[in-house]
Amino acid sequence: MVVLLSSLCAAAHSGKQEDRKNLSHPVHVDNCVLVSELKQCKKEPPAYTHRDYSAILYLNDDFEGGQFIFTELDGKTVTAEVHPRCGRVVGFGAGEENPHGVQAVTKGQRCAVALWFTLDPTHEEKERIQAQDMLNMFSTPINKDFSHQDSKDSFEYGPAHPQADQVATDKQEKKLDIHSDTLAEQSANQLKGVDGKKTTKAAAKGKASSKAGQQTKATPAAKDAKQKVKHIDKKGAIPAVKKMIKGASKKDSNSASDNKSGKDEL
Ligand SMILES: O=C(O)CCC(=O)C(=O)O
Ligand SMILES: [Fe+2]
Repeated sequence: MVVLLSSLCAAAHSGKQEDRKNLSHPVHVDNCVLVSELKQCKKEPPAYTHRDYSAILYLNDDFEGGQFIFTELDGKTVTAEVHPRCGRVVGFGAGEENPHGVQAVTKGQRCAVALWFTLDPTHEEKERIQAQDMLNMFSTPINKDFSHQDSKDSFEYGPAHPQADQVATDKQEKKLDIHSDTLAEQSANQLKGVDGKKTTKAAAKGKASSKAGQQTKATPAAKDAKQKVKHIDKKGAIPAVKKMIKGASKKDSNSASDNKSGKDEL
């Protein structure tokens, strides 16, 4: 199961709040396009149709308003309400059984991390390619060389010992899906042929490694540094990438993406 995530903060709008009836995040469904007038949800693009489960982790509670609500498919009839608390998690199926939204934040700033889980195996490979792209995009010549040489391990919870391979493979199931939308698109394109057909995993891997092979050669200084880099615990690649992503996606997001036009799934 792959995890896709997005962090979001919504601040109170300035001005008179008492009259504010609008939602901080309109009622939507996470994996289909809600047409509330028809009480239907269309599981087709631009929705993130691959999402199977959703979870929201609340990061603070020093704000007013911002209740999380579940509704009927009409998008109006509220069936349940969750008051965000720091550390509280709400989890639910990502489908049409769970239209939901966020009521207006009337004071302060409300922050949460949205997590989506997919059972779609194509995302395993897609996320790996995205991660490699991200490493390539942000890497310095030194760790570029590192990512080239160790491209297989660079974005995995790499085993310290070969016999730990199986354990690592199991751990990969839990790897973070860094689903930056721009990169998601790029990776999707990498996985699809020009005609939109999906390539095989092997083909995708070939593409990824040939891409890695196009990287510039390391300078002698970089090679020297590589010796040091070799001693770095490869797990370090994960926090480093997270940091990079954080920097790269410093956009304030008032609403998380229920479809690809509101792109902010990481
Ligand atoms: O912030 C929340 O409580 C819900 C966010 C949400 O539904 C989403 O990001 O899809
Ligand atoms: Fe949602």
